[in-house]
Amino acid sequence: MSSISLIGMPGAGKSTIGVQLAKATARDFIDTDLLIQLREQKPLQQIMDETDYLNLRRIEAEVLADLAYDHHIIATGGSAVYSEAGMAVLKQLGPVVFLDVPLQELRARINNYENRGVARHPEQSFADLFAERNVLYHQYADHVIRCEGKTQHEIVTLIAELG
Ligand SMILES: Nc1ncnc2c1ncn2[C@@H]1O[C@H](COP(=O)(O)OP(=O)(O)O)[C@@H](O)[C@H]1O
Ligand SMILES: O=C(O)C1=C[C@@H](OP(=O)(O)O)[C@@H](O)[C@H](O)C1
Ligand SMILES: [Mg+2]
Repeated sequence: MSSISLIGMPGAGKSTIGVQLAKATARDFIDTDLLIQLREQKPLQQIMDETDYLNLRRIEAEVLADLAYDHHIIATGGSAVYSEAGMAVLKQLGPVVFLDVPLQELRARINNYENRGVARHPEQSFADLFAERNVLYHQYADHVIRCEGKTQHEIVTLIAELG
C-alpha cells in the first residue's frame, strides 16, 4: 500500500488528522517533526534557538530525503515544501495532500506565532508566510482538501476516499 503525505501551514491539522487517517486507513503513522527531533536529540524550538530557521529547514530537507516509508500516513512540518528533493521523495511514496485552511482560521488556531517554532525569517509576518507557502503547497499537492467548515472526521473521510 502506498503512503499518503499531508502538507500545509502550521495549525492546518497535519499531525492530528494524520493519526486519525492512519487508523481509518489501516496505515502506520509518522510525523517528520518527530524524526527531526529524534535525529537531533532536541526539540524543534531548541534547534531554532541554537541556530536559525534555515538550519531547521536544512535538517528537515535531509530527513525528508531519507524517508522510505510504505503503508504510512506521513505528517510533515509546514516548511517541508521548501525542499524540492524532499517533496520528490514524498511524491514517490504516494499522493501528497494539501490541507488548505484559510488564513483567518489558522490565526485562530495559532495564538503563539512568535514562539511556536515556525521556520521563518524573524521579521516575516504570518500573512506573508501564508502567501509565500500557498504557492508551494499548491505546486506539490496531488489533492487539495478545502478544510473550511469541515470537521476533522469529515476531512479524514474525504482523504480516505481518495483511494
Ligand atoms: N478540521 C478541524 N477543525 C477544527 N480544528 C482543527 C481541525 N483540524 C485540526 N484542528 C485543530 O488545529 C490544531 C492544529 O493541529 P495540528 O495537527 O497540530 O496542525 P499541524 O500539524 O498541521 O501544525 C489542533 O489543535 C487541532 O485540534
Ligand atoms: O511551518 C513551519 O515552519 C514549522 C512547522 C512545524 O510543524 P507543524 O506544521 O506540524 O506545526 C515544525 O516543523 C517546525 O516548527 C516548523
Ligand atoms: Mg504537526
